[in-house]
Amino acid sequence: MNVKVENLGLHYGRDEALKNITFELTEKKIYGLLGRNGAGKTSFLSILASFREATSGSITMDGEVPFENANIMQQVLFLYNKDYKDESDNVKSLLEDVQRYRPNFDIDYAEHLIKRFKLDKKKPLKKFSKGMQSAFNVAVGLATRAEITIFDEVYLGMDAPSRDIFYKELLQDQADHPRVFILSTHLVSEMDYLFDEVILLHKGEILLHEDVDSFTTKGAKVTGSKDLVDEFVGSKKQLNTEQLGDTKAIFIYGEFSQEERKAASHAGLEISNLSLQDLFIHLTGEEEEYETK
Ligand SMILES: Nc1ncnc2c1ncn2[C@@H]1O[C@H](COP(=O)(O)OP(=O)(O)OP(=O)(O)O)[C@@H](O)[C@H]1O
Repeated sequence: MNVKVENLGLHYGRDEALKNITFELTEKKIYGLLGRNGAGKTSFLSILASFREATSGSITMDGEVPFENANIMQQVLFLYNKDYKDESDNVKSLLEDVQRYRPNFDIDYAEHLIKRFKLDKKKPLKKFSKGMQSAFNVAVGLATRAEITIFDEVYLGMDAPSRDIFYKELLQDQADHPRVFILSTHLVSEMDYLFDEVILLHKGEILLHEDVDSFTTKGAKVTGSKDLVDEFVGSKKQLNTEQLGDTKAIFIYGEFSQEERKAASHAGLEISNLSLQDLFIHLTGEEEEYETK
């Protein structure tokens, strides 16, 4: 399903939470949505899922407006950190409900996931721990096989082994039944290998939307003697610097040619790649603002 978002904006009263959001998702891929606290991720995802209407701009899915459009919305699933404290139904009956409304729901796969997460099918959801409720959300999210599956920090409370099951199942099920996944997360270094593309939201705007591999090859850390590092880096965009004695490291956002890499090596400089987490921290960091205060 093709998703097109144009000039989308959202106001909460007089506060502008989202502005000029424009992008297109054309392929069945896993998209990572990153952004600092308050960047606008949940606001944006809830508009995408038609839980909320935008103040301006448009969204279309396969050319149709999704808001209050039952055909389209049946193919979009939004799972978030929901409060199940009043949910007296047990897992079994909740899965049967989902099966009734979602055409691609695979009950056998849901049961496989429920077993892997060691959830008691007969227990009311409100009696599960936070992490177990999140694991239930993950099971529903994967087994529904919606064309667009949105997970908004869905892992909250899940322990490391459960998150590992989630990631493995996600990759396997995406290989078997490709669709669009949009995952918002703060666990950047833990989840970066899952993403095909990354969308970075910053202060309500899209800072970048790129293929993860090409994005991470743009980040580099140049380390060596201070003067040589400064000269080599020249006018490239600097994200951060670290210095210990005469040794300096500069974090760069930009590409180096083969010749530049050779020259660096001749000069005894080391160029290493930055992780998605490094790039995220330094592209959205506030160091410069602090320095000028
Ligand atoms: N219901 C609301 N009413 C008023 N302002 C809101 C509401 N929901 C969110 N906001 C504001 O909109 C901005 C974006 O919030 P949002 O929850 O979308 O960010 P987020 O990126 O999901 O943050 P986090 O990573 O902390 O979950 C914030 O400034 C927030 O205070």
